[in-house]
Order: sequence, then structure tokens, then C-alpha cells
Amino acid sequence: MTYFINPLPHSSSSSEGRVGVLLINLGTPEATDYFSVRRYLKEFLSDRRVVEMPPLLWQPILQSFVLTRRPFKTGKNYKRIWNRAENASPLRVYTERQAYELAARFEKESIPVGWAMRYGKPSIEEAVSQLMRQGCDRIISLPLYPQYSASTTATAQDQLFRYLMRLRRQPSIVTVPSFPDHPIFIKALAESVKKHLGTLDFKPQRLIISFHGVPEFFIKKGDPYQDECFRTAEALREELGLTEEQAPVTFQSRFGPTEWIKPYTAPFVQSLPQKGITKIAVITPGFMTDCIETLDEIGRELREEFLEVGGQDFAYIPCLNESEGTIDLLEALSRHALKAF
Ligand SMILES: C=CC1=C(C)c2cc3[nH]c(cc4nc(cc5[nH]c(cc1n2)c(C)c5CCC(=O)O)C(CCC(=O)O)=C4C)c(C)c3C=C
Ligand SMILES: [Fe+2]
Ligand SMILES: [Fe+2]
Repeated sequence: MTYFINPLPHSSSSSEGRVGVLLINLGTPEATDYFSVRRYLKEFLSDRRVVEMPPLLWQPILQSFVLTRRPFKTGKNYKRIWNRAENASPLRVYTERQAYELAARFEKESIPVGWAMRYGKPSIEEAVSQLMRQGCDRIISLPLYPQYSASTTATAQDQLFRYLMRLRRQPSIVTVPSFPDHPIFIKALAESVKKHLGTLDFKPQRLIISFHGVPEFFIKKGDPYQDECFRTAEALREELGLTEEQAPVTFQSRFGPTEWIKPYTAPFVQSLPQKGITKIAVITPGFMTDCIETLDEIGRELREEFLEVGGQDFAYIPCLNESEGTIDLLEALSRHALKAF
């Protein structure tokens, strides 16, 4: 019996010396029922990188309050956005498509592309062992977060290295840094804005740039996330020729009673009609794929909230998903990382 694992076929200890790319996204439930959503939220919200409270204090709250109620509400929201054709959540569908399209770019070089979720399935362990079985002894880890946060990027890398801790023979790893103002990212965002605005029958007075929030104390303790959001927003404004007033930054998805980084998206947007701003577009450049936070919280909930208080026109600009610009970006990031081996 041994503690250390060998994911390679029996007796094979040599590898073919290939490089592989691993895309890592956040994670998502397997289905919309209470137990599937509960399982996902339990794993996600038990991560100390996400909720920075001593487990002895947090676990009783999580088990007795959060996990008894929230899966119902969240499951209902997932139901609205579920991809019925593929019976999967949009985040999973788009992540898989990104991996598929990126693999096509690397086909000739015989570089396999895997994809994994930090929480849920396919797990990082499954994806890494699959790459190793394909002969990879070098892996590029690419967390799908444009802006670094300990609660997303770092925990994805933690999970990868947690698996590596169990391997007798580890692959070499290059981790791709965040890319908040990478020119290809900004160009893809700007093109998506122009394309989308071109389809509207109204001219938005504001382009709201909404990012997922984090607790304020994360930033005070040194998480560069907010600065990186500002870098994305500033580069996008520059590319589109917009001012800060025309394209303001807001933060969505507050969770729990603590203060999160501000301004909060919903109250900010609800305050606009009284200032004569009744036509807006919203973009969410913190998300590489559409998901519950973009399609439901912004595309449905925020739209309703804006129209209820006198807003007239609301447009949600989809995430980059598997667009050509995204794949250009992922290819450029991977090719740059390849040079580090
Ligand atoms: C509890 C605190 C949370 C922190 C901190 C947090 C940071 C964070 N999250 C994302 C990206 C996503 N979050 C998503 C869903 C989601 N996030 C939280 C909580 C925190 N996130 C919850 C409870 C949920 C589940 C939905 C809900 O119950 O409201 C998703 C969507 C996943 C999907 O399947 O669609 C993404 C993506 C970032 C980028 C971030 C910090 C920068
Ligand atoms: Fe989140
Ligand atoms: Fe949310």
C-alpha cells in the first residue's frame, strides 16, 4: 500500500514528453435540484479562500442556515438559465467549448487541452491525470479569471498543487498569470461591445462595467483584485473612447452581511433613472463565460430592477464565451507560457 498515486498505466513510469494545457474554471452544479446545488455550494463555500472564517465558526452557520435555504433559491435561478440541449450549466458548456476550440489551434503540434472545475466535475485531479495519460509531463495551468483574486485564481492553483502532492512523479507546471489588460483580451471585449451595440434599437447612455465583488477586507489585506478590475475597465474605456462617467465600474453578487467592494451594481443602476439615465448596457468582463451571475443576476434580475424604477432600455452584453477573440487570447496566453518550459 502506498500513499502516492501513479495515474499512468500500470508499470509505465515514462512519459512522452508532451506539453498539455489545462483550463480551470470555477465550478458549477451537476443539476438544478436541491441536493446537486447543495453539494456544489457546500464545496465552494467551505473553501477558506472564499469564506475567510475559522471553520469552527463558519461551518455551523453554513450547515444550519446557508445550505438549508440557499440551494432552493440558487437552484431556481439555475433552472432559468440551464442549457437543456446539453443538460448542463452555461459555465460548463462554454468552458468545454473553449477547451475544444483551443485544442483545434494546437492540433498540429499535438498539444492536448484539458478542462477542469475547481469545485465539482470534471475535477482538476481527473483532468490532470488524463493529460498525464496522454503523455504530458509538462502542464500549463490557465485559470479562466482575467483578474487575480485569492478567492478564484489562487484556490484553483491550490487545488492543482494539492493533487500534485499525492503524485509520485509530478509533471512540471507553468501557471499563467491573470491578464486584466492583455491587448487581445481588451480587443475582444471592445469588439464584442461594438458588435452588440450595433444590434440594438437604442443608444445606451451608459456602459456599466460590472465585476463580481469580494469582501472589502480581502482588498485591505492585499488582494489585487479591485486594482485589476480597474485596469480592465480603464483599458476597455480607452479602446472604446469612453470616459469614466460614460462607463462606470460596479461590483455585483454581494454575499453575507460584511461590506463588499463598492459601488454595488444593483443600487447604482437603480439610481440612474432619477438622474435621467434610462438607457443602459451592461458588460461583465470579470467572467470569461456566461454563468448564473451574468445571465440571471444581470440579464434578468438587474434588468427587472432597472425597468421597475423607470429605466426604459437595458442591454446585457454576453461574455466572450467561445468567440474567436477568446480563443485567440487563450492561444496567446498558452503560447507565451510554453516558452517557460
Ligand atoms: C461567498 C463569497 C464569494 C466570493 C468571495 C466569491 C468570489 C468570486 N466568485 C467569482 C465568480 C463566480 N461566482 C459564482 C457564483 C457564486 N459565487 C458565490 C459566492 C462568492 N463568490 C456564490 C454563493 C455563488 C453561487 C450562486 C449563488 O448562490 O448566488 C459564479 C457562477 C457559477 C455558475 O455555475 O454559474 C462565478 C463564475 C469571482 C470571479 C469571484 C472573485 C473575484
Ligand atoms: Fe462568486
Ligand atoms: Fe450572484
